[in-house]
Amino acid sequence: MKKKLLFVVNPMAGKGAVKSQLLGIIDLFTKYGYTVTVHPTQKKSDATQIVQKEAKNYHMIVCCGGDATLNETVSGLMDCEKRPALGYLPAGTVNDFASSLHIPKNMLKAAQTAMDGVVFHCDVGSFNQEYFTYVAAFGAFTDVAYDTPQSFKNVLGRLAYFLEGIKHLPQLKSYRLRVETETCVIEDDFLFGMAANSTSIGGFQGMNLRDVSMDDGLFEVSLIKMPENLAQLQTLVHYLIGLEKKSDFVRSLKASRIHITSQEEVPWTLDGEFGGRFNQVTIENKHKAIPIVVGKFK
Ligand SMILES: Nc1ncnc2c1ncn2[C@@H]1O[C@H](COP(=O)(O)OP(=O)(O)OP(=O)(O)O)[C@@H](O)[C@H]1O
Repeated sequence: MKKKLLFVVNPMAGKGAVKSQLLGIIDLFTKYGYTVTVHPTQKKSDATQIVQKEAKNYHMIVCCGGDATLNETVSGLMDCEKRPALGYLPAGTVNDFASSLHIPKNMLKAAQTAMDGVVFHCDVGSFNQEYFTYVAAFGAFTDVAYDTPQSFKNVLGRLAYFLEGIKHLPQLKSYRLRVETETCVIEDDFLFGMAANSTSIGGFQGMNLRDVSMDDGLFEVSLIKMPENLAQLQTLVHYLIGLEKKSDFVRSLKASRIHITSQEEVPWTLDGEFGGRFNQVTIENKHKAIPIVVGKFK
């Protein structure tokens, strides 16, 4: 019996970049012995629904799109009892997660990796009832990814996120939070916070993400306190862009479970998309939850 592959494609991602590559990609999968079913996603959450329903009938799932399509596909797989291997062809603008997993940016090369790469059992985050693959974040900067115009992102790439963030600095707002992990309880006013499972987030090079492992069952948690004046703000920005190694305003720790409560509702993003406003959030690391085919880096 031939192996069956479900290819979930967001035709709109990255300005429709996949369209000219589609035949070459399907041809490659076929050469590797797969019968390919292509599902072009029709709307938000379509990838989740098709994967929830169909994954059990396939030997492999490959998704193609930006970070949101990967998130939706992974969310669908998380609801399956048996999870087939997942391949990922990045078609978005920043593709933080693909870089972390050594998946090539070129779609045809990424398709080759999906066929002959290695299976890596990657951690996934649960966030209340949702999932994220590489980052859940709140506060300043978190609206940057979805506020930045597509054309601006394409021209400036990762730097766009940072520049857009700077624009928002004068309106910075902090949130009074109680953060509980398995090792500590912290109460303070925070400007920004994130639980990350990736070696690079939206172009920010700081935040202690360089020696991150994506299968250790732990998130890298960074919490940024509110600077009191411009000089302090400048040292913080230097830290965020990698010019300083330490910052008094950043608290970094590792945790597998994080519970955050606040009086007022805090806006969150999950993998760069708006995730809702909450005054209670529970984030848990689902250790080695997804078998994803990656470049040979281990
Ligand atoms: N046919 C479609 N038409 C419009 N939107 C779609 C369609 N299929 C999927 N979507 C939605 O498009 C949104 C963006 O998808 P995705 O992140 O994959 O692409 P992108 O925005 O180009 O990438 P990035 O954000 O990484 O630059 C997601 O919310 C997804 O659910």
